[in-house]
Amino acid sequence: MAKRIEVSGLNVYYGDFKAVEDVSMTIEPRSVTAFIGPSGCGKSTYLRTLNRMHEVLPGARVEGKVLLDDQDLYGPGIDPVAVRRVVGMVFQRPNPFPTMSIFDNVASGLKLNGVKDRKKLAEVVESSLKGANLWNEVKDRLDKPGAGLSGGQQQRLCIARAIAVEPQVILMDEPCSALDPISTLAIEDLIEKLKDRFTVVIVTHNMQQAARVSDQTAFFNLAATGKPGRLVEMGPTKQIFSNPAEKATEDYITGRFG
Ligand SMILES: Nc1ncnc2c1ncn2[C@@H]1O[C@H](COP(=O)(O)OP(=O)(O)OP(=O)(O)O)[C@@H](O)[C@H]1O
Repeated sequence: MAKRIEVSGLNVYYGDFKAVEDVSMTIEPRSVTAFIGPSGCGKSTYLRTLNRMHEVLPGARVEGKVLLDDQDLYGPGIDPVAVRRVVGMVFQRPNPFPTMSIFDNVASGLKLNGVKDRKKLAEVVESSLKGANLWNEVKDRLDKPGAGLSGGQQQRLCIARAIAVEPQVILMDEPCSALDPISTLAIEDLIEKLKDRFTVVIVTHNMQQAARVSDQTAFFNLAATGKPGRLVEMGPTKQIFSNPAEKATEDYITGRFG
C-alpha cells in the first residue's frame, strides 16, 4: 500500500547548525521521486527525516510537518521504530548483516516482528528476492553468508530485506554509487518495478539516472556557502530536465556547477 508524503515547512538542524530550510513538497504514491543537487545541500539529511532516521544522530532535530497520508510522523506518541517499518531505507553502501545467511538477511525484519513460521518465512524470502531480481542468482545458496555476494547482489539483497516487511515507502540514498554500471542498470530496472507497489524516493548524483528512473525531480541547492540547503524547484522529471523554471537548476543539470 504505497502512501503519499506531504512535507510542510521542514527545517533540519544539527545542533545549532541549520542544514535544511523550509522544505515543502508532495511525494506521490506509486512513483519515483529523485532528489538532486550539489554536495552538501542537504539531500541525505532531508531524506533521513522522512523516516526519522536522523534521530540516530545526536543533536539532529526537525521543525515542521511530515504527513504519511493523514498520519503526522512527528505527532505525539509516534514510535520512530514503527515509522521506519513503514518507511524503509536503502543506503549508499550495501550493508547486509555480514554473518547472517542470505535467507536470514531477508527474513530478519519479519523475525524481529515475531514471525516464526518457517513456511511463511520461506515464502516471504522467496517473493522478496524475486521482487529484488535476485532470486535466480541465489536460490541455490540461501544458507550462505550475504557478505559473500557481489556488491550489486548485496545491494539487491538489501532491497529484498527492505521490501520483505512490506513497507509503504522506500527511501534510497545514492543506492548505486558503490556499484559498477551493470549492477547500476539492474538496480535501475528494479526501481522501475518497485514503483508499482511502493512510493520510492532516491537521492542521486547521477543526472542520467534521475532522468531514467524518476517521475518527479526535486532540485536542492545552497543559497550561499554556510547557508542551509533549500528546495529550489520540483516538478515532472521531463520538465525539470528540459525546461526548468530556475537558472540554478539549468546550470546544475547542464553541468555548469556542482
Ligand atoms: N552528522 C552530521 N553532523 C553535523 N553536520 C552534518 C551531519 N551530516 C551532515 N551534516 C552537514 O549538513 C549539511 C548537509 O549534508 P548532507 O550530507 O545532507 O548533504 P548532501 O546534499 O546529501 O551531500 P552529498 O551529496 O555530498 O552526500 C552539510 O553542511 C553537512 O556538513
